[in-house]
Amino acid sequence: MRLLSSLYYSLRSPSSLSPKSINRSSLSFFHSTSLSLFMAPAFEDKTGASPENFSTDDVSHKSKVTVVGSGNWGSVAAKLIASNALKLNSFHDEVRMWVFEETLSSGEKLTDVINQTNENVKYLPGIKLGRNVVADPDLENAVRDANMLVFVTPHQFMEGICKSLVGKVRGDVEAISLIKGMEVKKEGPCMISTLISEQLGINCCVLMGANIANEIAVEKFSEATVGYRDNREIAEKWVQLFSTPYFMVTAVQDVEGVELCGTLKNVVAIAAGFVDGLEMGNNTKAAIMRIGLREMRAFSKLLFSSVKDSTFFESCGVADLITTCLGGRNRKVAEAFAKNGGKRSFDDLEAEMLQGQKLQGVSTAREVDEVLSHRGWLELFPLFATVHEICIGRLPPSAIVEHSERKPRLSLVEGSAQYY
Ligand SMILES: NC(=O)c1ccc[n+]([C@@H]2O[C@H](COP(=O)([O-])OP(=O)(O)OC[C@H]3O[C@@H](n4cnc5c(N)ncnc54)[C@H](O)[C@@H]3O)[C@@H](O)[C@H]2O)c1
Ligand SMILES: O=P(O)(O)OC[C@H](O)CO
Repeated sequence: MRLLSSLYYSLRSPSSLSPKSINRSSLSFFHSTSLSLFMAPAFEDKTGASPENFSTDDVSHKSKVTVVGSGNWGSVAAKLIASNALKLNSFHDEVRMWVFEETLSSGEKLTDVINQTNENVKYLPGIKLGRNVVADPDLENAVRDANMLVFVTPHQFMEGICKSLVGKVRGDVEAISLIKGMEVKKEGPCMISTLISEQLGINCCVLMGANIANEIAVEKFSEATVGYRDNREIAEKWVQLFSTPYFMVTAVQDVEGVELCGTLKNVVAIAAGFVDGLEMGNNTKAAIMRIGLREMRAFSKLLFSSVKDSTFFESCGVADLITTCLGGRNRKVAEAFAKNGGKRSFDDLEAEMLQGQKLQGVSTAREVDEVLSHRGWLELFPLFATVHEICIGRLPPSAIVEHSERKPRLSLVEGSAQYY
């Protein structure tokens, strides 16, 4: 990990690059589109702060963070944030985490168990979250004092959560969404960060990346990308809040690009799972990933011409696609679906295999398909369309290869779709 960290610094930090060893064009390659914002927490370490003595007094000037969500990734996000909140002066020690309350098989409430054991025994067993994490089942209470809100729930619950938060959050609150997914409304597709911004009237950045939560929970090295619209200072603050030596965060000015990467890779992961279930091999899986990446970029650029190509080379792009297609939950459940010849539904398999955790890829495939049908783009996106058809049982899993490459290829010239 130390090697990776120094490599990261040498790539990201202009001061560590010798002018003799690197030319101007390669420098601009690293710095033209992405902003290196990793900040060593040592700059503003709290003296004497530790889980044993974290305080809640004299904090009026400090940012107070609430994590809305406490699933697998939500719990890891709370752990990352809690460790930095204890170290950094500009943050209040306590990190509140809203828990969608449930009763465990032991008869205890999940929130009580988290607060007693400091572990989310259902969604992240075996990992201490940090004693400054306070689980709270009351959504309104959890967000009341926060001026930094981290949204991290399965995307299908966000519309209801936003509705119940209208008028309940502080006027000066900043938000970030870690949620990979989108909604489709009558007016068209709506990214989750837009839903949050529009319903609550607040600014919302995004954080996406190659981030399998269980690996970050045990502090294995990974990277992430913050997407921001126009306020670089806020992006810096989010980067600071999440960055640790094992979690390297970079910010890019491309909210839609970052969020669409995180959202669409889940559809490709379902396709990769079908390939695995049918034992088609690595070359086929690589082909599906390449076609999927091409469709991700084309779809993103058709929806938002501002989306940058460079975003697809950040952690949120190709890196997330790779990790998801190798080790994610969408891949795993889609593999089981294909092994069963499509005879057991995704809902069944999800409930059995994930025990409360939620897949995003199947519903995202449906949402993407709605957009494609509505806009007359189905022919342009054979892989996305085929994944949806297989998920709903209209095509067999084997169609993933037969159908994904049978139609005209799509190329993008200056943001518009063209055949080649
Ligand atoms: N788990 C990962 O490795 C990972 C990594 C990066 C991003 N993400 C993304 O983060 C988001 C959240 O994923 P996660 O892994 O934290 O969650 P998860 O899959 O573990 O989902 C379970 C969560 O949903 C909650 N829930 C169930 N019913 C609910 C309801 N009706 N209303 C509100 N909440 C309800 C549960 O209490 C639990 O907290 C998703 O968009 C996912 O794609 C996940
Ligand atoms: O387990 P998945 O398929 O939901 O993917 C998890 C993360 O999004 C990987 O970055």
